[in-house]
Amino acid sequence: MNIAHATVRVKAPASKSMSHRAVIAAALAGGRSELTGVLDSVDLERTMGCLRACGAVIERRGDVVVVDGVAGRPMGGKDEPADLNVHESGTTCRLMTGVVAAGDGRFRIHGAPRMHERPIGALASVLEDLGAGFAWEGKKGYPPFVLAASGIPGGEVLVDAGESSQYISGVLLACACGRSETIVGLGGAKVVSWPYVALTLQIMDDFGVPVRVQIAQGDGWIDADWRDMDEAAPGRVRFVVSPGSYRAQDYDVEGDWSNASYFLAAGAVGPHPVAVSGLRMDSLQGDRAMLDILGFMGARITWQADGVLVAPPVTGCLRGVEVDMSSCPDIVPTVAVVAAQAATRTVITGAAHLRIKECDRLDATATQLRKVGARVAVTSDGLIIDPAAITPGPVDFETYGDHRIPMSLSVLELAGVRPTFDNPGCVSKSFPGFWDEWAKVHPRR
Ligand SMILES: O=C(O)C1=C[C@@H](OP(=O)(O)O)[C@@H](O)[C@H](O)C1
Ligand SMILES: C=C(OP(=O)(O)O)C(=O)O
Repeated sequence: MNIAHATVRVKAPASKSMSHRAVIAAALAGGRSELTGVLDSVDLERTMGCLRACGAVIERRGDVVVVDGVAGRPMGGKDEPADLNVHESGTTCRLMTGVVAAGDGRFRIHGAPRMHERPIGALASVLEDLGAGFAWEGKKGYPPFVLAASGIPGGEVLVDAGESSQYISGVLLACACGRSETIVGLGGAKVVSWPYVALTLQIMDDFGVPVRVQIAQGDGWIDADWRDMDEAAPGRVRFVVSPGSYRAQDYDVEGDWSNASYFLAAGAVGPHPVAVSGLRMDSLQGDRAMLDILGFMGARITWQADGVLVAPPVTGCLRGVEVDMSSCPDIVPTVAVVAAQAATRTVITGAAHLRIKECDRLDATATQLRKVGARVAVTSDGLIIDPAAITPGPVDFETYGDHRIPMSLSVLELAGVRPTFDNPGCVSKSFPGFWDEWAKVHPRR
């Protein structure tokens, strides 16, 4: 095969996580920031809408998002709370809950029905320790709720991030606007999705409010470089957040490794190699792990001047992999779909937190994959996928309204499956242009 001729070329969309963080940091700054490369998707619209409800002025002018910030003081309502509709975006919900706790007044946070089933109690209890008041409208510990804030005094708190790293991110973003130093320790039994905390630390550093990260040594703590940390254990890591001012500036958002995963996967299963541009090789995004996982499975990976090229194994045969995906939950469905086409068993662990995403992604992925003959077992914290022949031909898939389900299942088209989805538009949560881009990999006939 002549790789140069057969290669499909696509560009990764902007990073959802970094886009959320960049608009939040710019909105917390005093003065004007001009942001380029910000993802244009439903979730980002929600974050911008919530920030506007707190007093920031945000305008999209072509490719630039112009933000005039609130100088560290999100403004709530006095009688009527400011209305923050987070829709289906967990990142918006958890990060904005932290952010408004640094503000003044009352804020009502609510979303789509599924968002009201995604917990936030562990974050709320930390913010209560920092002076915020929560009035739960439905189930305690879940949106919708009204938060009453009068700024963050500083102090010492413990965050349990066993179900979501977004709790840590929300607290860190807020504490930089506090009146004095806050020491944020890690409680609970484990920390999931750690690399997303690194993305928060990166944005805070980039916007002039660096956080000191310390690790336990003997009876004390020593400074550590969070860029070198792959994970964090409760009791062993803490954050020292000094009061500061987010700096208004121009900023360019990097590409998205999570949404690149479908194209990287397509390159691995073949027949065409796929080149994805617009990604940072040195990115701190945990979903960069997709490359390592595909590499273990036998795919050929080459960095080129303008991106990364993934080609199927020389043998044409992918092997299964045993992988703890606690740090990269969003690519579990993608890995599962590739694994269903591998010649040996795949065991995915560390992914219990997939049950509280836009849907229960462990059950959803297994149920949909079984429709094409895949052998998938759901475990307490992951999936086991055994080799089986994929049945080609037409299949009706359910999306559960969850963008990652149809995007990952599309990779089955390369095995001859002809899918239809009940709600293909749900990709607009993070990747409105997905179907056009996907047509370059697998043109609709
Ligand atoms: O902070 C973020 O940008 C995100 C953190 C992750 O969530 P959890 O920390 O809840 O696993 C991830 O799944 C989500 O898509 C984005
Ligand atoms: C889980 C996701 O996002 P969020 O938590 O922001 O809803 C996701 O994009 O896969």
